[in-house]
Amino acid sequence: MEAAIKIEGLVKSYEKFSLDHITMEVPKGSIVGLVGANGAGKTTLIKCILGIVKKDSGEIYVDGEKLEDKDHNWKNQVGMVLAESNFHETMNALQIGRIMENIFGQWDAGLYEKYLEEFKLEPKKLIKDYSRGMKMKLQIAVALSHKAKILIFDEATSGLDPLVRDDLLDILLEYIQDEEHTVLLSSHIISDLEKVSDYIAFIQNGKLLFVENKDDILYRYGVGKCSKEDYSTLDKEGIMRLRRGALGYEFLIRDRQEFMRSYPDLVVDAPNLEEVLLLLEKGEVVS
Ligand SMILES: Nc1ncnc2c1ncn2[C@@H]1O[C@H](COP(=O)(O)OP(=O)(O)OP(=O)(O)O)[C@@H](O)[C@H]1O
Repeated sequence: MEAAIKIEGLVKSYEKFSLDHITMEVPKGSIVGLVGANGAGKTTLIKCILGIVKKDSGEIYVDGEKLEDKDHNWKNQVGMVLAESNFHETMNALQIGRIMENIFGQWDAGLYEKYLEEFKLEPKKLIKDYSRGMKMKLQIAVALSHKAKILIFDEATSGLDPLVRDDLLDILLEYIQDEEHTVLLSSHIISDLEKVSDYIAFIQNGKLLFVENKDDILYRYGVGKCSKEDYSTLDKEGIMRLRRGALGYEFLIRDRQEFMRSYPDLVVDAPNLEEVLLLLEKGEVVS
């Protein structure tokens, strides 16, 4: 599978934090959801990919070409939404649109207008009078209006109301229908990522735990529940994480089908993505 973004052994260290040898690919034509707790390193990774933050070592390829070798306006191919908006507070959306028209050769003014309307953004209202969600929507409208080949959204859905979030997810799903388009999206709203992602990349303390096909994750893992006594009799090889509760034990199972064959009388649920990630993040490591 061709990679829109390829990362090899990426290291970026701050005084108290390191992105630790991240190696992963974002396949062309897919949506990759980036997850991890606060401070795990998602924004740092995204900023390294965008060249906003300078990496210490490792390689990043976008569209098959090393970041260092790209011509200076390569980012025109990328629609980006970052947590902090950089728009001039004393401008309005119409003026922003005119500036973007000069920056992006492929700017689509009609599409931008359509998104302003869809996102209910008043074109003449000053940015300083926008709410946080409105500023986010403006960034998204810009990112979607210059025919970018890759969208990189950092926490873009978090300030949005559920209806707009849902619309945005539909827009992203439509965007990748053309198999040349790719999306890398970080979010704490796991249900959003579950809805749209083809792959999930999970970062913990600067390390990449896995990049896996979302359907495989949902099909393969299981969550078992039983008493402390019953748990003590189980073979721990197939169990990845454990949470001990007052009412019993809950554990993440590596292969749900196999486990159910071995223990047909135990309660084993098919978890959603959030349950899997929570157990991976907060459970005791078993095997
Ligand atoms: N410029 C910087 N100088 C020093 N430390 C930094 C800098 N930028 C980020 N960090 C540290 O790097 C770590 C990772 O931060 P990052 O913003 O990448 O995490 P994140 O996964 O995006 O978190 P969140 O979900 O809270 O947005 C944090 O411990 C943060 O304090």
